[in-house]
Amino acid sequence: MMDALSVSQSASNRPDSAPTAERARLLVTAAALVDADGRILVQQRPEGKPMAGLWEFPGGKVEPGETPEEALIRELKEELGISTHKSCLAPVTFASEPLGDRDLLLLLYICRKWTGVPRLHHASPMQWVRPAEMFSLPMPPADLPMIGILDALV
Ligand SMILES: Nc1nc2c([nH]c(=O)n2[C@@H]2O[C@H](COP(=O)(O)OP(=O)(O)OP(=O)(O)O)[C@@H](O)[C@H]2O)c(=O)[nH]1
Repeated sequence: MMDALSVSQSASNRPDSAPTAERARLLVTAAALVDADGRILVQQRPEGKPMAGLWEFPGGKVEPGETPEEALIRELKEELGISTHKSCLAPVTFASEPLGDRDLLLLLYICRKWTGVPRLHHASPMQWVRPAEMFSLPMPPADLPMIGILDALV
């Protein structure tokens, strides 16, 4: 019987199989910050950036040499001025989605404990919303399957 591995090996060994172009991977970490009321912070992507106007979770790219948690702690500090710790970041889910000419891998953590009051350093709007309210917010395609998971969890 053929398992998944032998199927992919036999496909790539086919003499007529065309070489596939390498696509760069974009590793991004984001946080669902949950307040005492069960609401989650979302921020609007600023004008001039791809997907401007869509609402997303705070976070950003993992830089070389960083763990996803280190990157997320850094981004939360830089973007919102709040501090948290690895032990306060629980992995929730991930999304794998083409993004332009790259493949986005988005890791979502839930965080209920931080110090400081989240304030966006750039002028874009942010809001605290219940997970069910996110279903009617315009969000990036990668985020959409995450809403139901948060709705069941928070
Ligand atoms: N932070 C965050 N990024 C997301 C989410 N969903 C999603 O598709 N992304 C994508 O993941 C990438 C995050 O990288 P980033 O925040 O460092 O990059 P950026 O495009 O905002 O700006 P930059 O390249 O100028 O830093 C963006 O392409 C963004 O569109 C999300 O919920 N949160």
